[in-house]
Amino acid sequence: MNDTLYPSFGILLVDDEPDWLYSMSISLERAGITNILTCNDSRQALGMLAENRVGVLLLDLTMPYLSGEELLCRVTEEHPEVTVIIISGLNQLETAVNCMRSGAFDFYVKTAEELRIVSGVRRAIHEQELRQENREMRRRFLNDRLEHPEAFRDIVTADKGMRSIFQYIEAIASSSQPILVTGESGVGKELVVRALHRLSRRKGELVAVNVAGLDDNMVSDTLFGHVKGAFTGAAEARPGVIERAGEGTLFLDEIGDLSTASQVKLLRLLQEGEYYPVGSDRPRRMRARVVVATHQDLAGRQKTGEFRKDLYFRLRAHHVHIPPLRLRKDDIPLLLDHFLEEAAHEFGRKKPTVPKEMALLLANYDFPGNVRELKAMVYDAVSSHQGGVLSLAAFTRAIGERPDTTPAGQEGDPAANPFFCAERLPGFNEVIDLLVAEAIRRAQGNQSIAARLLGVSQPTLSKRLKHLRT
Ligand SMILES: Nc1ncnc2c1ncn2[C@@H]1O[C@H](COP(=O)(O)OP(=O)(O)OP(=O)(O)O)[C@@H](O)[C@H]1O
Repeated sequence: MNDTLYPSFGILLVDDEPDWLYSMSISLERAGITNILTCNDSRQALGMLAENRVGVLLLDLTMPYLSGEELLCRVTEEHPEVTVIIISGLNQLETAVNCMRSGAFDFYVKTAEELRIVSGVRRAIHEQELRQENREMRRRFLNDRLEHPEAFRDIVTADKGMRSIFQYIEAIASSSQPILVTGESGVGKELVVRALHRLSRRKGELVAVNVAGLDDNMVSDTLFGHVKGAFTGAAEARPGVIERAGEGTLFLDEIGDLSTASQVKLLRLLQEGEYYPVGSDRPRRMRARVVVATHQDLAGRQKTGEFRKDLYFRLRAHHVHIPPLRLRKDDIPLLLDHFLEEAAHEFGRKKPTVPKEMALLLANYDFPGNVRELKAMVYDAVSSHQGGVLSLAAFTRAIGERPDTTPAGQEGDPAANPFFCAERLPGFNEVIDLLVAEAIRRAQGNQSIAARLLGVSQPTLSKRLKHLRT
């Protein structure tokens, strides 16, 4: 990615009128679109396309030598990856419509306000970035390899789904579009955002803000900053996080908690790419890329009207969803080992060995607090550990202390009520025997773990087992 020019591909303007090329270039630059090439001789346009990495082409219809329509045919044939916007005269609307049929992305009348054309170019850039990312993704999935595995060094995983997520992240890392990262609390969303920022190779910093609990005024002040005297107590001007992030990444965490008024402000910021510091009437341009994260179900919240639909769709152009730990159980032993090493190092102790039942115990637990919960358990156990084999007790205690966080099932949901479809209700003892047998199976015959799974003492289970065997 080019560090100073935006977007990473060129915007080529082709018109025989140098005045129009000049004024359009200025308007685009003012809007932050700086990677511009101009051409006032239609005969040179194809050569420029061949020599430069052009993503969007603005093509005037009326030109000497080659008309815009003729050029469009050549471009769609020779450079089908380029997004073309037609600029037509008022009397050429029919031709412009024909051009749309031949593959142009959009058309504008030349006399239209330049700002409208600028908005059209922004949309074309967006479309082109998505297309490039799709191509990139296909290439990566076919290759099935990570180009920068070192960017994910902090994320311990052997899960196939996580690997696909890494490939997706590599493909979208250099895009300027917003990214939505979702997943339950503690799954590692922040780690993923850090990897994204590293991969983007953006010049600026990663600046993170947790927006939960900020009221609308605080959101404005935090994001946009203020000028001196903007409000009582604003003795000095203070830059907002957008400015601090520069050309880097602005990470807004807990976005699902943003108030409705602040949602409107964020939407405007993403659409216009501009903002006003509190107390100022001079707009500033945002250069950072926005990444947001939430553990909430944003799709559900936009359906119930708690989260703006337009903002939701704007944010989820790129969506990374991290699965909960209970759906990637193969990661548990790896994470256990990783945190044991880390904790032992932190407490200045030798890394303890773990009893063989540990893997089984953890594999049968749902981890509602995900990786964060596992990490806390390990740190807790290592902190009170005296040497040798790590005690299982610290883990069983933590697991036993967890309140039941299983979401209440819907009425009639077979997953919530296993007897829902059964014609005959099994007898009480029958159910207990089935439960005991299943717990023993999951615990691979280990009675102490099976007792834990059932929430009963080992003697109680043992008594029941005797009953089962007789
Ligand atoms: N795959 C992983 N490998 C190593 N450490 C991990 C992994 N996933 C999470 N962690 C660790 O677990 C803790 C929680 O991770 P993180 O803060 O990224 O979660 P989160 O999804 O952002 O949580 P929240 O929604 O509560 O903000 C951190 O200490 C992080 O380093």
